[in-house]
Amino acid sequence: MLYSTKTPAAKRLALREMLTPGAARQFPGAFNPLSAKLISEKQFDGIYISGAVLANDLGLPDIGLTSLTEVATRAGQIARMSDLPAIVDADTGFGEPMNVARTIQELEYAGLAGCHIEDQFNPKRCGHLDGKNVVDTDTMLKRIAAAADARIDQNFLIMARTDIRAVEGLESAIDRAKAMVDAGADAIFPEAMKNVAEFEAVCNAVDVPVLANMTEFGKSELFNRQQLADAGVALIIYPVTLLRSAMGAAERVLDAISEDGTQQREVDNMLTRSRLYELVDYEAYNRFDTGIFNFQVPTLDIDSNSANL
Ligand SMILES: C[C@](O)(C(=O)O)[C@H](CC(=O)O)C(=O)O
Ligand SMILES: [Mg+2]
Repeated sequence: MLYSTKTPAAKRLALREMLTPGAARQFPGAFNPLSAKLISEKQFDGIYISGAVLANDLGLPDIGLTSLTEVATRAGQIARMSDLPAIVDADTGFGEPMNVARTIQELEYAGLAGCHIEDQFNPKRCGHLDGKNVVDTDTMLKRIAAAADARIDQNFLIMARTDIRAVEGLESAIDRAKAMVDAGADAIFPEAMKNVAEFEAVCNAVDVPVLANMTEFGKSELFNRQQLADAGVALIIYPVTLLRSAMGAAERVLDAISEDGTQQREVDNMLTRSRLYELVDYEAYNRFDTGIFNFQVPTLDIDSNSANL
């Protein structure tokens, strides 16, 4: 009932322990708290909270328009729904190093297990689009050092993302990854790798966990878990997959209603009422109420003029 009973500290520890090289832990992206429940029920390793999804959910493009407050609030609502550790996309950290420091503490207090901070310029772009740009190494290292210094719980995972691969090539990505680890990054997110060999090269170059972003319609092919495990990847995200699937289904049912005058042809694809109730644990709330309101209604003894209470 209600939320996770596991503390953020326990989730952070669990995250640290699961991220070994080649473990290829799978973190699907939750687009709302309910989908985080579904991910937990399906026994995935953790929850990813995508910046693109949070922006798109507000009807906005993923170009750094969302605020720290919006991201921390929504990510907290998603994270508390699950016993699994949740990692959130903190974009460029929402400003200068001092803002990055505040970002880390806000996300810790929101119950997240970790976040990633990237080296893009503002306004940022999706990592799989052309025309993005990155800040110089020194600026990025200041972001990471500020993040690492600001953290209260040493197990809160600070992952550094570099988008430099698409701008300057793999060698620069590896150099930057190493420098970011030296500056205090606990894990590396090399964005827009072209093939498995590139993931493997990054994994071999650093001795911290490496993430693979398996976003659809992007620059990386959709490698499977085994391929990424063999390359040494510790963590795989599927950031926008559930939002894309849910919105695809929504579009199909809207077309059915307008074309057929009824949603009938799509009903079999829907989550049933009972399955939805099961997901929100309706039964547990009923049991709770029954436990509280289990008294008998008192009878009134009108003749003696005294209530039999
Ligand atoms: C991982 C990512 O940063 C996100 O916000 O989910 C995006 C995903 C996407 O746009 O497909 C990214 O820049 O790769
Ligand atoms: Mg993002």
